[in-house]
Amino acid sequence: MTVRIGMIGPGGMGQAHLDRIRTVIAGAEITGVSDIAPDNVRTVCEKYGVRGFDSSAELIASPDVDAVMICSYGPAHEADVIACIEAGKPVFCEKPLTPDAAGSLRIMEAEQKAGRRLVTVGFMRRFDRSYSEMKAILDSGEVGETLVIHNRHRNPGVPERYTWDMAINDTGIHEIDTMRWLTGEEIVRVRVDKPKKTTRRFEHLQDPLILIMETTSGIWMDDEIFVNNQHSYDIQCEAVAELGTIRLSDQHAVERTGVLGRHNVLTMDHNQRFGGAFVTEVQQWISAVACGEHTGSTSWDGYAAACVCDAGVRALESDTWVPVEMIDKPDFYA
Ligand SMILES: NC(=O)c1ccc[n+]([C@@H]2O[C@H](COP(=O)([O-])OP(=O)(O)OC[C@H]3O[C@@H](n4cnc5c(N)ncnc54)[C@H](O)[C@@H]3O)[C@@H](O)[C@H]2O)c1
Ligand SMILES: O[C@H]1[C@H](O)[C@@H](O)[C@H](O)[C@@H](O)[C@H]1O
Repeated sequence: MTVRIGMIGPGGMGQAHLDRIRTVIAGAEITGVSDIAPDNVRTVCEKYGVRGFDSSAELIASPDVDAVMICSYGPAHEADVIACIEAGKPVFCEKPLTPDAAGSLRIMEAEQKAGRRLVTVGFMRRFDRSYSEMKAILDSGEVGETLVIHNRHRNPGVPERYTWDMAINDTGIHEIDTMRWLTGEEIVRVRVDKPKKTTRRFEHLQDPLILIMETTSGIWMDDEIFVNNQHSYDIQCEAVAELGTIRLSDQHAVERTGVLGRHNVLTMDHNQRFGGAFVTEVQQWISAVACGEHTGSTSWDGYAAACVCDAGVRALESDTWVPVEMIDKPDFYA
């Protein structure tokens, strides 16, 4: 079966997914797109030779769309995810599922009412080879208990529409999800430390900031989030365990030696750094949809990450630890 995809919000991320579906992903085709910006719909339809829908409602209802990918801004996700659930169509939603926990809770309620898992959240780092190897080593027990994890999440820059809370609920959410997945534990409290700010930022941003998180068993984790470093998309992770330290290695396998010395090339964005992970993530989702199955991160994962984000945003406005408030996990997501 070829899965016919409708995409909502084909901007930077969406078009990168469209390119993957067109070139390397098997078993899917793009039926059409919709976007709040009509100019973008025209441009994308011309570029990809697909149909343009006037609204997300029209796209979701179309009999020519089997499954939906949502790549619009975080605050716009909830309404369209719920519409997909109500239409009984599998939906892949880019992170964050919703920027706050209340929205994700409403999604979980709608999904449980529908009686089957329809939502997959785009937490692509779970599909990255180096993170997966790290997880396999930690899970094997060879290095004993994990005690501390250090993270670095650096971007060359962000657009002006990037609001102050996005450092947590759009950027830090990657580490929040990855840390839950890597440790198999929930995050119970968070704090935000606020170092000296770079001058090369929009005035409304605390940049960089350090998000500190603690898990149920007491694993202590930090995340330096610096979204205007001016040079590269630089993702680092180091887990300190009782009998060893496991660290993501350099991003590029190739090292170049020349008159300027020995160096490797840094990645500039998420597509370069996590290109392989995106392909695996989307391919697994398409293959599962074709068999009527669910795969990948669930609405619960989106919700749990959003609960930590809510606490993180509150911590950003204060100077203290903020507890993470979360409902018990429904059996539906066990
Ligand atoms: N996994 C990753 O590493 C990663 C990387 C980049 C972006 N993202 C996520 O992808 C999503 C899109 O980010 P982007 O960088 O592509 O942004 P973008 O601005 O390039 O594209 C977003 C598109 O959505 C459209 N849009 C906005 N609101 C809409 C609405 N209500 N209905 C329909 N269309 C709407 C915009 O017009 C735009 O075309 C975000 O959720 C972001 O967090 C994930
Ligand atoms: O939406 C993007 C995306 O998730 C990137 O992977 C992250 O590095 C950026 O900080 C974020 O704004």
